[in-house]
Amino acid sequence: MNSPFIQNIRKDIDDIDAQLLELLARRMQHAVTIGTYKKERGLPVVQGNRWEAILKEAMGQGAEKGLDPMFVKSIWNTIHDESIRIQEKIQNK
Ligand SMILES: C=C(O[C@@H]1C=C(C(=O)O)C=C[C@H]1O)C(=O)O
Repeated sequence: MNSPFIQNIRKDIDDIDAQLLELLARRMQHAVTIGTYKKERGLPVVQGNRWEAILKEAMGQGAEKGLDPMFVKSIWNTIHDESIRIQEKIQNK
């Protein structure tokens, strides 16, 4: 299980995971910024139309890259849930 072949692939997987974490952290920083903006102006956290457009786009783009749309939907909904959780925490401060 420790052949150079597998080691190589695992190195790439580790790099990809690090990039995913970096991007998720960046995305959630935007949730903090936009959540603060919304709180200051009394705007609702959840924006259904915007979210539906993001999800549709991601599922379509994912399918073009060979990803199962249900897999993409599940990940994106988890990301949205966290974005909402962060913004609601700001609302309730
Ligand atoms: C970030 C926003 O707030 C919510 C979270 C979204 C997201 O994480 O992509 C999108 C729409 C909203 O439901 C926004 O309004 O753009």
